[in-house]
Amino acid sequence: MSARVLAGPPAAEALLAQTAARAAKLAKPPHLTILRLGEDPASVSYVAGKDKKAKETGLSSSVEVMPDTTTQEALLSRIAELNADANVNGILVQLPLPSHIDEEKVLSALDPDKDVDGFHPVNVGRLWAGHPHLAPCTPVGVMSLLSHYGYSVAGKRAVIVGRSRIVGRPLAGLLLNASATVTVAHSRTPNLGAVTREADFLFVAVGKAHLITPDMVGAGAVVIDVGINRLEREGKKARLLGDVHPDVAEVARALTPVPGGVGPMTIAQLMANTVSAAEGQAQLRE
Ligand SMILES: Nc1nc2c(c(=O)[nH]1)N[C@@H](CN(C=O)c1ccc(C(=O)N[C@@H](CCC(=O)O)C(=O)O)cc1)CN2
Repeated sequence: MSARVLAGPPAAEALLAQTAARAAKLAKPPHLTILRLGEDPASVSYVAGKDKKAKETGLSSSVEVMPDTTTQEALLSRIAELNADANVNGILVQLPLPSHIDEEKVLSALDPDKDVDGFHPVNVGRLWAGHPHLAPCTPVGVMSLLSHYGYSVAGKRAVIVGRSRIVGRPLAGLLLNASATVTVAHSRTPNLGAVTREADFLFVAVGKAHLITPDMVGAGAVVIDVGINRLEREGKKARLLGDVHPDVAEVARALTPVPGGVGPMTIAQLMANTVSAAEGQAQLRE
């Protein structure tokens, strides 16, 4: 038997339609400013996708490109200006940043109420206190994808492989808030297969192509593959591989594809977060 395919695009379209309707109720279109440093090809492509999707959803957006030699001081000073600009509702700094920049300092400099990525310590605290306002786009997108396909994690065993700021850690908080029993495994976890086989819901976000093989998955598990690994091929377009081996479809109940699974949810959720930021700011003004 082959697993049900949990495709991202229909779930992303549904979320974008709801988001466009919320945006249309605001006094003016919410504005998102995206800061990109340097020309990393993946970042160029993700930022262009975010800008395009914002406009298609009835939001206003702008992209500011700074050279990869930009000093931390200059970046912080631009963030301070955007924090103070009442016309800007959401600010996003595309990651990764060049190695001379302290990511922690930069993310902590954002106004938490404009931090549409949900990486500021105040937003991390809100999530772990059980009342998130702006939470990271990929894990919130994962939760929306599950709910789009009718899955509830309440009372279920959820195993996350990976403890990154962008996915693993915030996903653990969201799953706990949704009443799952959560285990976070990582590179130092011994006998990973014994841990992952226990999962009713298995989430994998480590950036290692095909790390999870069929013997590591319990029969009937729902498997969410958050990995995007680029396999460069001479003279051809790079092939994208997930962290989960495709043969896992033979044991799992449901599986997200790569590409076309979680990826589109990240961008759709960013639009929803931008609208949430604008709604929150409007409430503060009332
Ligand atoms: N500030 C942030 N930086 C980064 C984030 C983030 O959430 N905030 N996440 C990732 C990259 N990312 C968005 O920025 C992202 C990754 C993947 C996709 C996506 O749609 N993937 C497609 C495949 C696209 C391709 O061909 O490469 C898919 O999986 O189907 C969207 C956004 C790191 N940086």
